[in-house]
Amino acid sequence: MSTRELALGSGVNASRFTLTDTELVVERAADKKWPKVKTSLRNVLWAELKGDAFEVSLLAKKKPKSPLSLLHVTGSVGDADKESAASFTEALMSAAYAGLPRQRRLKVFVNPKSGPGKAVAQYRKKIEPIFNAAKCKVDVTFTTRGKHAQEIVEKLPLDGFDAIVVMSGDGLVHEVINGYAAHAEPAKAFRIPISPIPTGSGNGLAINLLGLEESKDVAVAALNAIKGRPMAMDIFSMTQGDKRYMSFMSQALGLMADIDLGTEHLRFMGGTRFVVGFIYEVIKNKQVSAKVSIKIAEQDKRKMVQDLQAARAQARSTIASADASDPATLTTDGESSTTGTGLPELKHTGAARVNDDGWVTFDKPFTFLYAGQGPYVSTDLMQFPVSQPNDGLIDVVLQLQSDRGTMLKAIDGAEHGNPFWMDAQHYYKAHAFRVEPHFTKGYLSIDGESYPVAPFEIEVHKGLGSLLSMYGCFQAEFNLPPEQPAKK
Ligand SMILES: Nc1ncnc2c1ncn2[C@@H]1O[C@H](COP(=O)(O)OP(=O)(O)OP(=O)(O)O)[C@@H](O)[C@H]1O
Repeated sequence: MSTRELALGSGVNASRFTLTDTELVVERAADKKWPKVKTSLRNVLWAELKGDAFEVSLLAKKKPKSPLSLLHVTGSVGDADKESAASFTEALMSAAYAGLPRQRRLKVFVNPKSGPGKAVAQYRKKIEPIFNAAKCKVDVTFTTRGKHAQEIVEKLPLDGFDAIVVMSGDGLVHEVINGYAAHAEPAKAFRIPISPIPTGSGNGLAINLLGLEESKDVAVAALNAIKGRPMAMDIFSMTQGDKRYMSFMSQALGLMADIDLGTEHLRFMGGTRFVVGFIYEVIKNKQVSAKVSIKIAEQDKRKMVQDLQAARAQARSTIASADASDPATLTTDGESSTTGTGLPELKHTGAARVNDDGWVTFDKPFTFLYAGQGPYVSTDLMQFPVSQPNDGLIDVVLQLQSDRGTMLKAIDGAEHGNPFWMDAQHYYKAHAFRVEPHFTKGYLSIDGESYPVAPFEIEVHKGLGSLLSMYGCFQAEFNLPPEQPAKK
């Protein structure tokens, strides 16, 4: 391990900076409350020497469970130390931004009405100072109405921004990707990565990118916008009649859609409304009827877990080598980056194709159909534990009727993905699927937004979209269950 040191001042004004391969340690005699700050190089936002003033801006945690705090540490450099301070500053900046571009140009959307309505205050107090410390070039819009962000994205000058930051819930991300789709150069627009800052009532995307615990700290999400790497994400086309929409997260019909969209009146309960809604719906035990056709790629649950683990190992090694590479070559992109500027054509549309090889049709009532990507759909439900961001497949769950006791048991461990193993939960990796509901009253939820209950088809566009991620894969722990002793 290599170590470099910079010692400034003396007596009560003394400060010492130690740079290792992984950390920066700052010791400050004058700061009685926090005399020794230790933080990973990822958390270093900027370092500079201006005249005789040396300054480092960083994020650090006071205690392991504290949120990240923004610190500006300054020191005065005497003439004799200028050269060593300059070379230390350079080494620190190179290490802090290894393989990453500096000073990203960010288009930021803040939805003042998202979640409990604190997004603007949080932006001003926590996020803006972090972006300023990292010297990002920020263009912020506080949305004033639905579709405001979408309209701006449709006309966005694509060469002007390195990422779009969405400070809201999943609904505003849905707007951004539909804005990309309506852009004059949609494929190029989709290459601009999205980085969410969770302030909504449903923040599945941020949880999946940052991790369940980490996503509770908005500073971590701000850091992701500064230090995350582009990670390709599959995008889903939803065709309904002659209309085409884009979805990045989920499509639900039956119980799960009813919980999501039919519990608005329980909004005062916060996240608990989904659990209350679930129990209520299970007691009703309603079934919905639809013809569902799925173009299946995989249906062996154990194989899905093994494939996930292999993909995560691969992502970790890609990120490790990206740390050592040049920013220009940096990407964990998918295939669609090379497919010109238009949106890909649909391949599977049309009922005539349904009987093609690989399509399987179900025509029995079911409790819910829930399809999507990203393990967590909310803090208490890991619905798609084996989901991968860029496998060109969508995870489709068809929950067949099972007794109320089994359904209620599914609540237990839902945040760890346990329902995945339920026999009544038919889980498929699919290239596409289509649904013809035999009813019109009820809810169809696309990324948590309400759409008319009418026939629709979903097709996957591998790697068409892009997210920023510090890990190169979704953040959720899911493993094979321990071996059960063989039954006699
Ligand atoms: N200023 C505004 N006033 C009202 N609605 C807005 C405003 N800005 C954006 N919106 C809309 O608010 C919705 C917010 O959805 P999002 O999921 O991002 O946040 P949320 O708080 O989780 O939402 P919800 O409570 O509906 O789940 C988006 O559909 C967006 O169109």
